[in-house]
Amino acid sequence: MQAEHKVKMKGEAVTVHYGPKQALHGVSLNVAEKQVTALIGPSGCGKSTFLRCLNRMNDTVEGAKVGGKITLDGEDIYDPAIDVVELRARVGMVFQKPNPFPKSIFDNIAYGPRIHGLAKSKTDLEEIVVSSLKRAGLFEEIKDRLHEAGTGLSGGQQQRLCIARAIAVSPEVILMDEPCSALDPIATARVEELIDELKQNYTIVIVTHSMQQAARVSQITAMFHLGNIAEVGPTEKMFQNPDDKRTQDYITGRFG
Ligand SMILES: Nc1ncnc2c1ncn2[C@@H]1O[C@H](COP(=O)(O)OP(=O)(O)OP(=O)(O)O)[C@@H](O)[C@H]1O
Repeated sequence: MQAEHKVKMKGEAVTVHYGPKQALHGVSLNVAEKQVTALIGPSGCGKSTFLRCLNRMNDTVEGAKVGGKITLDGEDIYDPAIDVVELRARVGMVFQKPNPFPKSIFDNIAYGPRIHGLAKSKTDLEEIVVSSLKRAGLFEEIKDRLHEAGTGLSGGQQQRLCIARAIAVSPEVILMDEPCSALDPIATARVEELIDELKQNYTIVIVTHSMQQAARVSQITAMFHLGNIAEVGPTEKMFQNPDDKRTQDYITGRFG
C-alpha cells in the first residue's frame, strides 16, 4: 500500500511541546495520496496535536512549539518562505463541531474562493459553490435554501456544509478531527459515505475515537500512544492481526 501510493505528506521525528509539556515525542508518519489515513489511540495521546501540525494550526496555539520536519509534496511546510494562508488552502480542515460562519449557505462556501481570488466572475463563483455542495452531497437537499443561514441546517447538514467549504478552495489534503462526534448515526453514515467518495480526489487524514469508523473509512491506520506512534499499517491488518499489543488492547476495548 505505502509502495503503491505516492507519499503526499511526510512527518519526520515530529515533536510538539505545549510550554513545558511534551505532547509528541518524535512522530514519523507517511500520509499516502488519495487514501484515508485514520489516527486512533486513547485520549490525550497526541492525535489532534499531530493532525494540527499538518496545516500549522498549532501556530495559533499559544506556547506550542513544533520540531522535526513535515513536508507536503516534498516541500517543508515549516520553511519560513511558506505562506501559511496558502498552505491552509492546500491542507484544509474540518473540525469536531460543525462551525459554519454566521452567513448564508452560499456565502459560507463562497468565502474561501473570494479571499483566495479563485473566481473570475460571479458565474464562476456560483459554479464553485454549486459544485462544492454537490461534491459534499448536500446540494439536492438545500438547493432552494442557498440564501438562508448555514446555522439553520441540521447538525449533519452543517458538517457537510463545512466539508463543502473546505472543498471550495480546491485543497489537496483534508484533515478531519473527529468529524462525526457531534452527529447522530444516520448523519454519521452519510459523512462516512462522503469521506469514501472524497478519497478519489483528496488525501484525507481523520482522527477518530470510533474503531468501527476507522475500520469502515480508512485504508491506513496509525495507532498513537503517549505521544508516539505504536504501530501503523493497512487498516485491515491493524484490525485483524496487529503486531503491537497496545493496538490489540486498544481496538478490543481493553484500554482507552
Ligand atoms: N493547547 C494546549 N495546551 C496545553 N496542553 C495541550 C494543549 N492541547 C493539547 N494539550 C495536551 O497535549 C496532549 C495531547 O493532546 P491531544 O489533544 O493532541 O490528544 P488527542 O489524542 O487528540 O486526545 P483526544 O482523543 O482526547 O482528543 C494532552 O496531554 C493534552 O492535554
